[in-house]
Amino acid sequence: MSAALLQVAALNAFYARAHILFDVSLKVGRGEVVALMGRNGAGKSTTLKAVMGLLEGMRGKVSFGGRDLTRLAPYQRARLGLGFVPEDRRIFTELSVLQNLEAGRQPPRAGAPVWTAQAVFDLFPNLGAMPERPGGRMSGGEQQMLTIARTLMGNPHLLLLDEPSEGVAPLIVEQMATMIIRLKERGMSVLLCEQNTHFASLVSDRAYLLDQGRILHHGTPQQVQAHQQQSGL
Ligand SMILES: Nc1ncnc2c1ncn2[C@@H]1O[C@H](COP(=O)(O)OP(=O)(O)OP(=O)(O)O)[C@@H](O)[C@H]1O
Repeated sequence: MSAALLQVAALNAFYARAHILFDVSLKVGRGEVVALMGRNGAGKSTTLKAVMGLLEGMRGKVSFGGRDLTRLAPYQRARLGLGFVPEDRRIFTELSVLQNLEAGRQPPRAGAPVWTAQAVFDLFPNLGAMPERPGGRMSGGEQQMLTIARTLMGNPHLLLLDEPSEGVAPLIVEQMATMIIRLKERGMSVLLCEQNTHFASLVSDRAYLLDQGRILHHGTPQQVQAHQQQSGL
């Protein structure tokens, strides 16, 4: 594997007094696409939130590009080049597609792909066909694409993608898969949560299987899927 861009070691996370993640350790190499797999409630979204620093009272260590993030606030992690796309689509419904993209623009980062509106339109032709459309008048799948596109405009080193295939039409799921493969071709590193095992095996290099807040297995997406089926998860 290439040098680790993100390294998570013995992460424990809590919601109030509920202990949710237990000693989660994982890595994402530069240019790698890594999937977090596991059923509903396994702790996939919580892992991404913990990496972003969005939870109180975590234990463990998160390093990014060799830098310890443990004490940094979410906005500081974002400035270092972590781009988080949460499960709920957070677009500005009153603003057009282009204005939404402009709202996400940040200066280029050394070593990370540089994104312009045109480059994201090449990646998401649907968005390119409706630059003036207000966000509130787009389909759920288009809004999902716009959320990802806006995060790319921040020129992140690593994209944290929560369930890109969830709740969108099959055609859009296919486009999402193509988009992730093209992101990888551009050198992006991606950590995504995915319950859709077919989707995960299409797009990712490696996968981790989470269950009840613990990593049960890791390997190629196919190995993880086989383990998942054998253990009935
Ligand atoms: N805000 C919250 N407060 C309390 N418990 C929560 C909260 N969010 C999630 N949980 C609990 O934490 C556990 C892990 O949830 P998480 O959302 O990380 O799972 P997931 O694998 O991403 O599944 P899903 O696809 O359903 O989001 C679940 O038991 C869930 O009920």
